Amino acid sequence: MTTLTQSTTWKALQTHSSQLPHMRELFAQNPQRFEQMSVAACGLFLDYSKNRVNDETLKLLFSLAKEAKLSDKITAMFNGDVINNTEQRSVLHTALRSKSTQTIMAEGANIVPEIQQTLAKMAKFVGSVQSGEWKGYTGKAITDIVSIGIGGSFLGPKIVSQALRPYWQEGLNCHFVANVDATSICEKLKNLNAETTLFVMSSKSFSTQETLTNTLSAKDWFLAQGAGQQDVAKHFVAVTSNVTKATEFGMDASNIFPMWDWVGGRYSLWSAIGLPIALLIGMDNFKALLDGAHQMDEHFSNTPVEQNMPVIMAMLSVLYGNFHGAQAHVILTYDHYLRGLPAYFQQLDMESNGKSVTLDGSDVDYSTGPVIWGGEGTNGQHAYHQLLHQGTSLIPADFIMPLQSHNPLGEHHDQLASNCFGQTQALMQGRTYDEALAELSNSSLDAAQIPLIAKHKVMSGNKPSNTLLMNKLTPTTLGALIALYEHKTFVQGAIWQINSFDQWGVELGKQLGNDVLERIGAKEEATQLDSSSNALINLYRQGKL
Ligand SMILES: O=P(O)(O)OC[C@H]1O[C@](O)(CO)[C@@H](O)[C@@H]1O
Repeated sequence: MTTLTQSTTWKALQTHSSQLPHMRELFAQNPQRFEQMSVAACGLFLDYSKNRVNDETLKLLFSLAKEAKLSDKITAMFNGDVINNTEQRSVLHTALRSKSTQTIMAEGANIVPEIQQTLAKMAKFVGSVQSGEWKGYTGKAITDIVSIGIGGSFLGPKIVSQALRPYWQEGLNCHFVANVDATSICEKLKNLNAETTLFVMSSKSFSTQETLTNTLSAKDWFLAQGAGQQDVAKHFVAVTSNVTKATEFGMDASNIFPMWDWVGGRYSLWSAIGLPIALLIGMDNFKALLDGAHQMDEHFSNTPVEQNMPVIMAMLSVLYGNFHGAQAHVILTYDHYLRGLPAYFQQLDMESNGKSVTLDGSDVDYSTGPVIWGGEGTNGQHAYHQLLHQGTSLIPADFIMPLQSHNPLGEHHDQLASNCFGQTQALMQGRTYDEALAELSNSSLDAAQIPLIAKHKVMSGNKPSNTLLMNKLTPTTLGALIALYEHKTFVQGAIWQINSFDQWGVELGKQLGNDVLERIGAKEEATQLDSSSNALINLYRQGKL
């Protein structure tokens, strides 16, 4: 048993959360519920009133946060303490969006000047590509960027670029390649002109198989189009913390944008990993994105837990995961530009908090990170929302919507908003048997059928959701939104006493994948592994069933 599950507050939450009335009743009891359970910060507005909480629940959740010494842990992260204890690293993605006047120490040195230098290098490069001053090998300006990377070195640039589509420079396009499946890169390259294409290779470690293979294939393609080795520097740049490896690989030293060990892959879009974003939206907008995140950093580090947006969201997730048995959390974006955000938050949360041992190596005896999934509304309403409403799993939901659309058109946005709010209402209130019977009483159904159909129309309700609003999706509000979820993830990790910043779980698969690759290429058939793995490798070697 861990001390966490033995604590008085934990036990009080167990008892309390099983005794709380239905949310319908909670709303009926307290007309001020919305005012009391909503908070605004950094251009975002959070309505968390449709959750299974009352004042007592919140009090207990905030006590749990205080007992976890959350405020000390936040300070330690912002101060650059080595909180990633298994990799002996500081965790300083927040420094990437700090003010140039700040002093932030990592490993005994102030890291702000090198962050600023890298931003200046990015600004120069972005300016020259956007203005057309940067020329390809035949003297033409760049029209297409191919961003090659995977994990955080892919999802950050891709999802943020997609979200900020209205801010793209006219005449520039971007394509994202992550998967080692050749189809991905081949399909992208089919429609590109080598003379006007710029490849941005993003890999913090510069050792990720998929990214190295895709970059080599991109280079082969580039040379096969008629370009020479001497032209590579005009068309290939790299972002990495391993400058030595990148140089050895053949990247021109002046085309390498640095990042650092103290930036985790899934927290790296704020570094030069964000270069494809900056190339598309320009440096001013990129800085606005950083500024939005910085505003959220300030809010997170300076606001009491009771009004602290990331803390509130994190503690609600702790409530459902640890006291109501929820094993999943759904992110529903009511904005087409934000359609990729669930995938981004999926890596952020699941790679961070998918852990089973505490910082000191003890096994946890409580649930940690849930399965994060989601999609864009209203599409999901005609698909998986059925399970949210009537399925047997409890899946708390976050609804995210800007109040103003970048594409105001007729009644579209009113319909979108009404669906968004209607869903949260339906999840919360549900429909009782009597209500279903009453609805059916005037229908043309056979009277004998009505009780059965009414039973199928019952929705238990009491399904929790948060609604997150912003005026408009801008670089600043997007920066704040992403930082909100980063900090939410951090708080959950702090409660669970896990290391949210390593990812050892992905290593074994990589290691065994390399071993299998050797066996695929070996002279003899595979015989040394388990019967399934041997047979699959040998089938693959035969190339047919
Ligand atoms: O940027 P890199 O070093 O190529 O790593 C890519 C991704 O791989 C991971 O390390 C997991 O395999 C992620 O954390 C990271 O975002």
